[in-house]
Amino acid sequence: SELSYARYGKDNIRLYKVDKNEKTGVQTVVEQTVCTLLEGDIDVSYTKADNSPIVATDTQKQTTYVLAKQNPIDPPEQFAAILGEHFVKTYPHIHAAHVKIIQHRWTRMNIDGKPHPHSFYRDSDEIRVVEAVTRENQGVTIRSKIEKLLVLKSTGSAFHGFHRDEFTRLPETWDRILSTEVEAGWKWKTFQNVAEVKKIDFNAAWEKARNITLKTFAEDNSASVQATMYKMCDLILAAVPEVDTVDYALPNKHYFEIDLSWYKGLKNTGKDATVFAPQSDPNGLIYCTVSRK
Ligand SMILES: O=c1[nH]c(=O)c2nn[nH]c2[nH]1
Repeated sequence: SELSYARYGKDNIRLYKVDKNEKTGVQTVVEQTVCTLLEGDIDVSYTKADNSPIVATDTQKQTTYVLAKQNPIDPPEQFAAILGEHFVKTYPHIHAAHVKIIQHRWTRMNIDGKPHPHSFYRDSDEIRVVEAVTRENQGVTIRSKIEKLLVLKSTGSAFHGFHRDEFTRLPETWDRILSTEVEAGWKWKTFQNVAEVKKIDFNAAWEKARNITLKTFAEDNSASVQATMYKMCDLILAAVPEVDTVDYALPNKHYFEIDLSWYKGLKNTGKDATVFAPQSDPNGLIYCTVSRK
């Protein structure tokens, strides 16, 4: 046998950082879950039980905490690039670092109509995700993501004109519920170093991608999940010039009509449908990646 590929590190490094503005008394919090994985001249630790090249996963965890203290951790794209560059530059035998950061939501409370200086709540399971790969002498590639953003519209969605044959039972519809849990990603141009990364407003880009997703979902008179997600990609590419490609993975979370005509002729189908059965499975699953012409 031979070792064909390896990377290793620490997953689920939980990290919280507070910024305290002494002048205003306003405090701001960020919470992340970090994964660092290293590649390099580490084969003998697998094939010869020689641990000498191993930068212990605990060392990677300690490094993450120290660099979080010494550097901003928001935007997560920048912190991921800082971590990656540290590992590749510090250890001559480490040639690549994969850093994944999940940023959790702490939304500032509004109390009596005013933003509270130091209180927050978890307003949904939605997460912001960053996947960065730093490779020695090749810069850093970064993909930013929105995950677990659950949306539903009660109308403004149709699905008709699709292929029909002897296996097709699905009726055409001009008015349906549309619900999905958004997984959106945007891949940045390759950055040569952290200095280049620091020039990008990643938070603005995330805000634009999230707002475009919600606005397009709400306003598009959707002909299908496919058609609506393509419009989202097109608008994000137009809004963020430094992004090379945009991708979506959208489950179609179905809500089925319930025929109640057995009960005294109760009308609850078609235009009379108001009571539906939300389906946990099976679900449609639609992918796309859109790039610049
Ligand atoms: O938007 C949709 N796209 C599809 O491909 C599909 N298939 N069944 N229902 C569907 N809805």
